[in-house]
Amino acid sequence: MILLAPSILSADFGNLNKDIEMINQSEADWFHVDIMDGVFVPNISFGFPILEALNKKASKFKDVHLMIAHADEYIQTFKKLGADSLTVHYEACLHLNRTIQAIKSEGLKAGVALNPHSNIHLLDDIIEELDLVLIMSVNPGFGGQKFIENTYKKIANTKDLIIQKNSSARIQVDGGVNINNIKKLADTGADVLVAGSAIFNSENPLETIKSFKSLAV
Ligand SMILES: O=C(CO)[C@@H](O)[C@H](O)COP(=O)(O)O
Ligand SMILES: [Co+2]
Repeated sequence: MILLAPSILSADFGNLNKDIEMINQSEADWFHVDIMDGVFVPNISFGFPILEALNKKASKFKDVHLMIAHADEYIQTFKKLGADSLTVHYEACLHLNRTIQAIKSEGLKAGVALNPHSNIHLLDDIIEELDLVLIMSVNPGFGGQKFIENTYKKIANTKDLIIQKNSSARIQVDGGVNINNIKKLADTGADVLVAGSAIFNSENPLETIKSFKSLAV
């Protein structure tokens, strides 16, 4: 089954409970939560108070995408605030194996994200440890950007690597996912699709989620 994870980065923060409730009621599978620190990426999104508010209302799996430096320092806090999985960036972690072990030792699912320029074979020696490989299909930092076409090739290469290494990691694609590319992404081998602006900027987010789910099977 292909999972759909709406990114709350594009939600209405003046009316967050309404958007959380919409996702709770929808056919979406996960909440995707983008944490940006203004250091690793040139943008600051939101921090712990928003996560705390989300945790009170959200009834689905919370998939936290960390676009931050020094992720290790915050693992326990993210767990306390209800994160179910933590995904760190390859490019932001000097001691990636240690970081992944620390996430797993808290009982959380662990993922690694790769920027568009980073080759999947950077994960050769860690993919067996991972629950998730997040392929960025835009440069991280902002919602609403254009999908990078090279992503299809990268998904296929990731799939090959997962099979070769006998890894159980899921392949997640994040950035620029929309009604025009969601089927091809699913057909190419993506297991989890993140979508922010395509859902929240649509006229009827509930219906958009429904059609995304029916296209990505
Ligand atoms: O991690 C990120 C951006 O860095 C994403 O999760 C975005 O939030 C996706 O937004 P859209 O490209 O779907 O609008
Ligand atoms: Co993200």
